[in-house]
Amino acid sequence: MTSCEKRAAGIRVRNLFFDYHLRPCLKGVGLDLQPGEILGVLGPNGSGKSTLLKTLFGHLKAREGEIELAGLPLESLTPRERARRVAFVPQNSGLRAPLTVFQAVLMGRYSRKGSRFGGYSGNDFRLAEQVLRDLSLSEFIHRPVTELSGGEFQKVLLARAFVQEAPVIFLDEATSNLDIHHTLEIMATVQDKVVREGLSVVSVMHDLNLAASWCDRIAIMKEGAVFVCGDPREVITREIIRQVYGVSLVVHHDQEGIPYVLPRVSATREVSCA
Ligand SMILES: Nc1ncnc2c1ncn2[C@@H]1O[C@H](COP(=O)(O)OP(=O)(O)OP(=O)(O)O)[C@@H](O)[C@H]1O
Repeated sequence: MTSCEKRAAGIRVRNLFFDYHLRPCLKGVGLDLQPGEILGVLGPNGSGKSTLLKTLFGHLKAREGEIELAGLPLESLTPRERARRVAFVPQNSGLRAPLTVFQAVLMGRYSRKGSRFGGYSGNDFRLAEQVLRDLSLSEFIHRPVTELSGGEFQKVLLARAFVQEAPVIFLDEATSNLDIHHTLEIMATVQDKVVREGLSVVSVMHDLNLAASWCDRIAIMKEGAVFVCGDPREVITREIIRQVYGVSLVVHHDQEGIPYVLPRVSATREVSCA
């Protein structure tokens, strides 16, 4: 059992296995997540991070294992019940229909509508406007989503997740298309919501430094399993990075003890020569 499996939580995952066409991809993953916590999921390309999120969300069906969202088994929830509990910001969304930004964001309120066939309420409209303001997207409100840059579109997907008002949010590389200003803006907005509203966030990401400064805990995956999970100070170490990524990096610490790495191109050669 890793330190990500110790607590009862908003999400509880045990012994999760998933195969693509009989090829094992997730091999016994276990995780817990508390309300008010940001869990970073890191690991090399192809280690199973996106597959894990898709399985936790129910897009993919696990071969074996248990997934509980807010104390209820995932398989017992209807799509509408699930959407009230968890919002998913995917890496690549198929949402390229000719909708305006406002219409796309409003779609996040679908699971909250009084009736499936009824219209949106005044509260739905107000909330969508508020979230667009919070994410500095008001100027795009009438623009078709098909005419947005990659980064602008990624912020719209995040806005859609926020208006869903789900207590759990999954982010799959949600800031990968954003410049450093917008990346930090998004992270601060998410962190603020986590603290004020007690959300649980699982965020797949690659940047070790951003993860170390933003996440309460980090799970590093390797070959379909959680290799290590814990406080960023315990997890971002030279030895773990070498074992998981096969590069030799020096790990520094800032005044608060938060680790950071300075990538060097020669780092791969140092490991293969070692
Ligand atoms: N639809 C699919 N069919 C078959 N194999 C797949 C499929 N999607 C992913 N895989 C394989 O499963 C493994 C895990 O993929 P996954 O996308 O979960 O990795 P990841 O850790 O998110 O990678 P990255 O960091 O590159 O986004 C990879 O070997 C990948 O090739």
